[in-house]
Amino acid sequence: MTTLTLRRPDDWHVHLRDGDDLPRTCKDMARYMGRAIVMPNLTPPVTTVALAEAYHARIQAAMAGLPRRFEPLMTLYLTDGTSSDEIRRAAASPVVHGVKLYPAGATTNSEAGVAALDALYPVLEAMEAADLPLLVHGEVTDADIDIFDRERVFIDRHLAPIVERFPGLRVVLEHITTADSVAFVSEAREGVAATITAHHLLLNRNDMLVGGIRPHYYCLPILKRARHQEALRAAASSGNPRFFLGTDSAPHTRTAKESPCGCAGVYTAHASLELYAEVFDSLGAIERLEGFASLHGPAFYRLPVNDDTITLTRGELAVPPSLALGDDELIPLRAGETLSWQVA
Ligand SMILES: NC(=O)N[C@@H](CC(=O)O)C(=O)O
Ligand SMILES: [Zn+2]
Ligand SMILES: [Zn+2]
Repeated sequence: MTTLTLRRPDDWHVHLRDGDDLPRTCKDMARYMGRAIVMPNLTPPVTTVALAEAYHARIQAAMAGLPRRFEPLMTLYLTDGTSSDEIRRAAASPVVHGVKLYPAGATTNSEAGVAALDALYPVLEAMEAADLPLLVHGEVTDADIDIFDRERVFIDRHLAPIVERFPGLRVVLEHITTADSVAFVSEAREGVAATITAHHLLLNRNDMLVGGIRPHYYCLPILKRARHQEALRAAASSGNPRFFLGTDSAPHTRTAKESPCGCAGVYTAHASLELYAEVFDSLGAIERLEGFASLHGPAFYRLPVNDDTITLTRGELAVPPSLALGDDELIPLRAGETLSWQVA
């Protein structure tokens, strides 16, 4: 197959950042994404509907000069201080589509995240009642839990109890990285889904660590062993509607990544669909890409599918060695290399 036409896709997990970064991130999204679930881990975090609406307006302003727009779907950042009233306001807001749980200290800009999850059960109850999805960075932060086990332990200690206790709460386990998460989501009750990134499908921890350390592959949850990568590839290409596209494209400056204490995040928005196409093609499942990229997400979020299409063609797409980010630069995934699919 040399061309593939599919419904316009959406990105169900992305970091657009703010300020001077928005022109870069919005331009890359607007190339072909219809909508994007926009993560709230700014500094300070997007903890209220008022902050989400203001952020939404800044994104709209950054898109003003672009040839086409995409629709930002906003999220609230859950803290120990989030109130049930704020949840009800969020559910009533046309711009807010979910609430994001970051365990405090789990990832980039998660310091204001949740320290005591049990104490937030009334807030989760309000989300269940208002039918507002919970989006989860699923890793424990306990010092005695190995970083490669943090996702699996989070499921056992926190996610499984929440899913059971709030049977009507829709939950997305974001950017899954393990066979354990694939199994949990596949077998869970209705209303439980997961996003999968392109980089977790393309890479495993050997790619990051063998023959030298590659800071641009460092992200959270961290890349796992090949067995887990295989489970993710199987899930994404299975046609199971519980799994859908979420790039977790997360820009950081080159300086912040290439550092003695480099920060977590991989940038893929410059070529996300082309990267996913490579994976699906290599699995002989390119015809399943449309479900994963364009149909399963809207079904979960109860939104219509996009009403137009895009066409992917086989052909060489050169990725620049670096991209401008504000007055700095970032190194995108596959920088300086050639991809084998492009959007026409
Ligand atoms: N995934 C990452 O490694 N980083 C994300 C945060 C996140 O999604 O956990 C970021 O904001 O940089
Ligand atoms: Zn995360
Ligand atoms: Zn993320």
